[in-house]
Amino acid sequence: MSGQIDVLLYGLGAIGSFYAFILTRSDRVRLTVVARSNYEAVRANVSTPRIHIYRRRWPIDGHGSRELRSTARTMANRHFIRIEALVKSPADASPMDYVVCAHKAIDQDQVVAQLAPVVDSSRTTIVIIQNGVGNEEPFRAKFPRCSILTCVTWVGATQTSPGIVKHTKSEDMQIGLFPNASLDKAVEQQRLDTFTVLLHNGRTRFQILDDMQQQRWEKVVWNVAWNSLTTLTMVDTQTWLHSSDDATPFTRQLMQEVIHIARGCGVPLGDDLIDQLMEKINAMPGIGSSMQTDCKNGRPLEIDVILGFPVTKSRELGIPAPFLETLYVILRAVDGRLRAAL
Ligand SMILES: NC(=O)C1=CN([C@@H]2O[C@H](COP(=O)(O)OP(=O)(O)OC[C@H]3O[C@@H](n4cnc5c(N)ncnc54)[C@H](OP(=O)(O)O)[C@@H]3O)[C@@H](O)[C@H]2O)C=CC1
Ligand SMILES: CC(C)(CO)C(=O)C(=O)O
Repeated sequence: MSGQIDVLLYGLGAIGSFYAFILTRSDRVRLTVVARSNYEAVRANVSTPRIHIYRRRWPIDGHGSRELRSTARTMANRHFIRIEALVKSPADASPMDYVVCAHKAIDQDQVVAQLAPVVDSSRTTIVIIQNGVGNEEPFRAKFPRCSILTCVTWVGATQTSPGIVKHTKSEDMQIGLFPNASLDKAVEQQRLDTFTVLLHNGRTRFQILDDMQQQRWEKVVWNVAWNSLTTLTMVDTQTWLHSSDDATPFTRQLMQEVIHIARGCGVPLGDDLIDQLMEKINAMPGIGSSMQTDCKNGRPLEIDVILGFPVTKSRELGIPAPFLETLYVILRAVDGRLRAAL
């Protein structure tokens, strides 16, 4: 693939906009975006549809914790994303080389079906940038002849108003294949290589991994804890951890349950991950989470891929997970309330 690369960005929220910005730093990328609630705001940005992105620089290790320092600094980091075509639905676009999915992993089966018009099995690679585990399965079921690149991102970002995205904390991504046994390995590798060249040209921090399931489960241990607890308490991570002497042991036990389930699924997470994740969170100021943001904004929660898939596996495998089950059941009620109010 030496010429133009057609990329569709599906899910033009905080993370989608961030990676749209990274990808369009390569001249070869011809970017089509599907916008829903922010369609008018993106279109209204003068003659060229564009999104503003306020980007935080993370020069050290990608896991820093400083907030934006000043308005002046923020303005200096203001960028626009070059968009070739803005559409309301995949039905308004043609097949792409890459379909980058950064939408919320909610009702994933129905969403995946909507992508059919932009997928040509002989050419299209799907790139999933979402939290959770089991996210790839509906894509593989619907598009069995496509390559899938699966990604974990540690970028913290929020769409503060339609078409305005703030990159608030950290910058790092792990990416790798979700291997497709029915495809030639060399073809899959070349699709991965082409995409990672775009990330490299976009000057973002990332690592290519052979076993992304290890990484996805590690991140889900983090998200099960912090996304659930910050959503149910509506406090930040440090406020939670200092709320009582029981908060830290509770969180560690919760993480331990998810680690046991991962191991049951053949993903060899070590118990030392708990110390690593506790160290990482304690090196940061108190943070919220994308799930807390969704809850505050009255949007459905990503409970299926963050808690539901691990709970299903724990039941199938007979691995006890009482803390996880409790949070899952309560969050389903919260999610039900949010959905009922839509
Ligand atoms: N924000 C963060 O800091 C981080 C987020 N993540 C993960 O990245 C992914 C994207 O999150 P984020 O960018 O924060 O989310 P946002 O809420 O900012 O954006 C989500 C985007 O997806 C669209 N969308 C939501 N539901 C659907 C659906 N059912 N079908 C099609 N499009 C949909 C939204 O459109 P509309 O506005 O019209 O609803 C919006 O454009 C999630 O999996 C999240 O967990 C991972 C790390 C950090
Ligand atoms: C930004 C980060 C890493 C914070 O936990 C996240 O994954 C989320 O909010 O979902």
